[in-house]
Amino acid sequence: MQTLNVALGDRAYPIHIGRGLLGRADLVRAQLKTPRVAIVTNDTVGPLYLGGLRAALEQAGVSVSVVSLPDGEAYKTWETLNRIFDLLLSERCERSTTLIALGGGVVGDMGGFAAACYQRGMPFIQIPTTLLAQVDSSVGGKTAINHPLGKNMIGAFYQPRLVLADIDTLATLPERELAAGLAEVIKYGLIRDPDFLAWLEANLERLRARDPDALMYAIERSCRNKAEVVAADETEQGERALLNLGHTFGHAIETGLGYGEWLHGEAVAAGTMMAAELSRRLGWLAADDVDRIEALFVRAKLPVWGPKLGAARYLALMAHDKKVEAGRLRLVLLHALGRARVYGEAALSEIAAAIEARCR
Ligand SMILES: NC(=O)c1ccc[n+]([C@@H]2O[C@H](COP(=O)([O-])OP(=O)(O)OC[C@H]3O[C@@H](n4cnc5c(N)ncnc54)[C@H](O)[C@@H]3O)[C@@H](O)[C@H]2O)c1
Ligand SMILES: O=C(O)C(=O)C[C@@H](O)[C@H](O)[C@H](O)COP(=O)(O)O
Ligand SMILES: [Zn+2]
Repeated sequence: MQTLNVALGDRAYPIHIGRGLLGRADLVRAQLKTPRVAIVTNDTVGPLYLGGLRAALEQAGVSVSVVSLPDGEAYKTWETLNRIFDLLLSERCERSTTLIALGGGVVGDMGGFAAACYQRGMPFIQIPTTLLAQVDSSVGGKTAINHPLGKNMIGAFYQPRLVLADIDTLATLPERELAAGLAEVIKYGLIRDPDFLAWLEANLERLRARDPDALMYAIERSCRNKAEVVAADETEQGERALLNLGHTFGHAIETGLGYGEWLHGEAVAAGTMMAAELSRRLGWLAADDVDRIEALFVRAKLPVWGPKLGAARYLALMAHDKKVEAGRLRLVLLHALGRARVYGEAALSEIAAAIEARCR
């Protein structure tokens, strides 16, 4: 097991990454205020992993309540969120009860938001079971639900007390979901870690084959990158926005197509190609750099072209982006491979041209 720390003062928390961690009730127990948890999972992950976690916790003297949500991005809504509150209230969960999110990023984002709201805040633990959730969504405290007009529009910053990433759970993850997780892994290389980018170029097939050593290394290095950024800028006043590479375009794809048709990681990959194309048009990236990013995404089995929604529709959707200031789009672009910046001066016509150039 490897342990990292998210250095947030008196709200600092550990990220444990390793094998067999779902059975390590001691790690969870150590973080509980009272021996009582409410587990939020979904109808796919529950049948796979809830039994083992629940048995280990109960054996450690922890009483467990459970709610299983319908599976999918389309259910990241108010209605589904209410099902968590229904459980918490009907089971008389207290402010000291700990909410555990067991699942991918959808369960984690909704579970975290419920924890932030219930009785104005209850302790929260992330047990991520997708690659994407293990490298990104379980760390850093962004929690949210979607709105038909925009992705993650209603939410809160609310940090977990513990992240427990058991890489054994990745054995059952569908190929397409593994690829979606790789999009966020590659993101860290592109925005701030060129050595990791080179490692990914050399080891991508090992990750696709789920080599445990390669997965451990990539998850640990991704979490290290994310923990550093979050510790420096918890609420995205500056540097944290770089974690949004590809997301302004990508969220437009997800919202424009109706949540769930494209996976989040797929939309981020196509969106990153749009950001790279715009960076090339601004003279920051060479055509070879753009080709290098594209080649890595192709090897990861990720889309490198966006859907043809029309640039006007993309721009209308992108106007809801959370980084917009005084009505102006601020995009995360690449100055070089491994170096990102936020840029608010691109002309709309130039952004539109980059979008059109990357749609098929
Ligand atoms: N909070 C953040 O910082 C942050 C970061 C990145 C993404 N996100 C959000 O995370 C969500 C995407 O997360 P995701 O990619 O994990 O999607 P997801 O939560 O929908 O999970 C993907 C699919 O895999 C299934 N699944 C989960 N674990 C499994 C396992 N071990 N074996 C088999 N199937 C399993 C799920 O039931 C689901 O069908 C999006 O809503 C995105 O906006 C949030
Ligand atoms: O943690 C962050 O900060 C991120 O931006 C990580 C992203 O991968 C993630 O998809 C996040 O939810 C997007 O944030 P949003 O603020 O644009 O909704
Ligand atoms: Zn993301």
